[in-house]
Amino acid sequence: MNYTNKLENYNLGVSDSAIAAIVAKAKKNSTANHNADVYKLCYGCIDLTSLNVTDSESSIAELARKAMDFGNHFPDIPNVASLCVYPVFVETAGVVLGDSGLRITSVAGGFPSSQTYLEVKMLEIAMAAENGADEIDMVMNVGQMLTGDYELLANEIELIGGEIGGYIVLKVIIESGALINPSMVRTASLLSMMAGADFVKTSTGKIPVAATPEAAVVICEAIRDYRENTGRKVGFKAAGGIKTSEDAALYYTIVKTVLGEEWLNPSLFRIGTSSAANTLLSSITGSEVKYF
Ligand SMILES: O=C[C@H](O)COP(=O)(O)O
Repeated sequence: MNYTNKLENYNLGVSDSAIAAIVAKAKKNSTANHNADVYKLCYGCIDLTSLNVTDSESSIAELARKAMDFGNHFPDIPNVASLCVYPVFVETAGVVLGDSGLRITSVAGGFPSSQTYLEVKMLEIAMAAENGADEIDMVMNVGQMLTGDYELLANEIELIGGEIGGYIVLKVIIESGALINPSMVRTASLLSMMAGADFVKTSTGKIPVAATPEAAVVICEAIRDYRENTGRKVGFKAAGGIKTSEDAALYYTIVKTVLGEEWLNPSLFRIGTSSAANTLLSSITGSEVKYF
């Protein structure tokens, strides 16, 4: 497929001042969303993330047990959308979660750099899927994005999507903090969607610049325009450095502003975070919660 030609269906320019205006408006409007209803919705959209060098079978099993038992402690709050773990822990999480309905996300394909052989990426992703991952978070080849090798990077996403497609959700991480300008963030988002991404995800959380409101606006606008052109709805995942309930409410507000209410559910909106779950629970309940 010729991705460079397909990009010609889109204006790739991004106005910095227009983005800044939308971010400023969202920041202003998000204060009205600092309430328990919004925080509950955000909580239900969380990919509860543990991607640490210290993770072990016992620590991931314990995290999964707590997520499983969540409803007994917080019956009025929707559970998180998924647990997000390294591929080697997918089976461990699956043994605990069973058929509870809690989904398993696996970062895979040479996460977080994506700098390995295509064969290794394919094998790792296939193994994660075989071991029970419901969703795969893969990093696009950022080096190829920066050098303009769009066909190579999009073909890789297409190939991986083809391997797992149909029943596994594919999230493509564009690592927006490594892209040099908003136009590149838009182009990377469009290429990911054209190549088959079910979600565009901002960041790995493993480089200094993670999710930003500006990148979120650019990605959401690309998702909106792609939907207008193709009719296909692609989800948005903000991830990396999201720590507070106010951060979550701001991403909620950006999605609502740019994409509308219909995106505000776990099938189209996710918050990837290793630290905001307790904070959101504290904001919802009104007292300090240290559940995870
Ligand atoms: O994919 C999710 C991110 O790795 C989470 O980043 P975080 O640890 O900064 O919350």
